[in-house]
Amino acid sequence: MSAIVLIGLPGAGKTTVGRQLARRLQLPFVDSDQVIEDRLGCTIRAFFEREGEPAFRDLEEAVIDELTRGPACVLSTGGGAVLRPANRRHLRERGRVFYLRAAPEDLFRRLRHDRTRPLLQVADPLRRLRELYAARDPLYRETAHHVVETGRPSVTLLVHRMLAQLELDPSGVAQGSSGDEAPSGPREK
Ligand SMILES: Nc1ncnc2c1ncn2[C@@H]1O[C@H](COP(=O)(O)OP(=O)(O)OP(=O)(O)O)[C@@H](O)[C@H]1O
Ligand SMILES: O=C(O)C1=C[C@@H](O)[C@@H](O)[C@H](O)C1
Ligand SMILES: [Mg+2]
Repeated sequence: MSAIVLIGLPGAGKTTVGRQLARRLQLPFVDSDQVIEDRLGCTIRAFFEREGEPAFRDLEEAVIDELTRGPACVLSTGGGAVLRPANRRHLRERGRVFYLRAAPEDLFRRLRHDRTRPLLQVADPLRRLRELYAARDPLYRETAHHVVETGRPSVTLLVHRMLAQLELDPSGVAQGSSGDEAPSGPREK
């Protein structure tokens, strides 16, 4: 297994949960958004405004391809990483993918004072989150091996649950059906 991958909408907890999971597994934590910002030398938000979303998605696809071939790590991905079919394929085939699911209302509560998420700098961010959820939830489920409900549990409890899933099936790919197994989307393996 190379990467334990976290996917989900902005605010789902990919960075927060990912850091703690990596500490527990003694693996490096890698955030694809951070890698992109380091390479750009500016924020994703600034790059979005200057170059537009397609240019950002190209860069993101190249970075995800590279990171999923690299050494084992916990990999937190950008909220829109699943939009590209190549990313969905690479993440699912090369990693163990956890979808951190949260309702748009929970995400809104977590992010309402945050000005760093470019897609949420709109007049009605809750509406935007609902649209993003409707469009992306099927793609996250298609990509994930496990769906983790993040609404109520603390970050520590979520990490415990994910560690338990990894212990149940320590191989690279989830098998069979266990409690929070993702419903079957296309399984390319
Ligand atoms: N399970 C949780 N319960 C309550 N708050 C949480 C939970 N997970 C994350 N948070 C809080 O929500 C906010 C967003 O979390 P985080 O930055 O980890 O999300 P993200 O998925 O990495 O978002 P992005 O895709 O924008 O990078 C943070 O303030 C974090 O502390
Ligand atoms: O949801 C999205 O499309 C994005 C989420 C962030 O993590 C960044 O990757 C970027 O701001 C785009
Ligand atoms: Mg993050």
